[in-house]
Amino acid sequence: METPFTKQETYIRDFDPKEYFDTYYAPRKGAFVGEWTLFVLKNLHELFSSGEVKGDTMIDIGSGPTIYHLLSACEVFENIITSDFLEQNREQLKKWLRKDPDMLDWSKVAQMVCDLEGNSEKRAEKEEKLRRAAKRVLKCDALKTNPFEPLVLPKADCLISCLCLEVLSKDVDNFFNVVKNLNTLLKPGGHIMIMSVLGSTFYHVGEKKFSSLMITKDEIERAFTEGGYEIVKFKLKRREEMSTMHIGDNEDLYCLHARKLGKS
Ligand SMILES: C[S@@+](CC[C@H](N)C(=O)[O-])C[C@H]1O[C@@H](n2cnc3c(N)ncnc32)[C@H](O)[C@@H]1O
Repeated sequence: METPFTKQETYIRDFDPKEYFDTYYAPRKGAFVGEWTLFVLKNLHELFSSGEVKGDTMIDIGSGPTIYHLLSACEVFENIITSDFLEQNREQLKKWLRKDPDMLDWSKVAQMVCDLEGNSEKRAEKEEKLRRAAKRVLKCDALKTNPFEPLVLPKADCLISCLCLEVLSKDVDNFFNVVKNLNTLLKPGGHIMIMSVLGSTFYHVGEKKFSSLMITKDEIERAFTEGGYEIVKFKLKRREEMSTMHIGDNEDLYCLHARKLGKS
């Protein structure tokens, strides 16, 4: 049966950050601990160690309560802005930043990133480096023309967003608009990395079910070319981990790297 579009009121009421972590990222039992996490970390390690992306500021859109995808970026950016629509997610991020006893434990993922970087002994330093870089946790609504309204942020060198655009877009037109909204946050020539899934209609957070937009690779590429970007790379990976289909029904994983048109 089709999952009805999940409204913002439902997110506010039903999205529990700890349940989300337990469902997807908790060591050994999270549905994303293997394939998804490795896909994201390897792609981001490749990009951020290449020297291709430079600057001071990176914004993460729809961070949720997570930081796994920022651990490579903090080697490049001294100023990382995390953001989410939900206060409960922003609060959980702040707990990690101030090392609250109730914070989520990202140490296993931090270790994986250090291993990729050939710095296996430096896990604690890596976490501290990200804490120093992640200076702000902001409210964001990517459906708004200015997602950070009423704030007007200085334009960023890079944007990143994981597993977010498909869950907040009600339809393909909406997805196109969101991609345009994000463009306004970037400097000309700035980079955007979108990592997410295709062929997904729902995902679970504990017992609660949330909708996801079915969108094709062609439609995503069109959203970016029509939204004022040049596509640098679109990487697709077939899903191999099938035992967790009842938690989320996506088919493929993708990683899109694009640049805002115009001279940097
Ligand atoms: C599936 S979670 C992804 C979280 C995290 N980025 C990750 O990779 O695990 C989707 C996130 O999008 C956020 N979200 C939903 N609607 C949003 C909106 N309109 N603007 C910004 N974020 C939104 C949710 O609060 C949630 O944290």
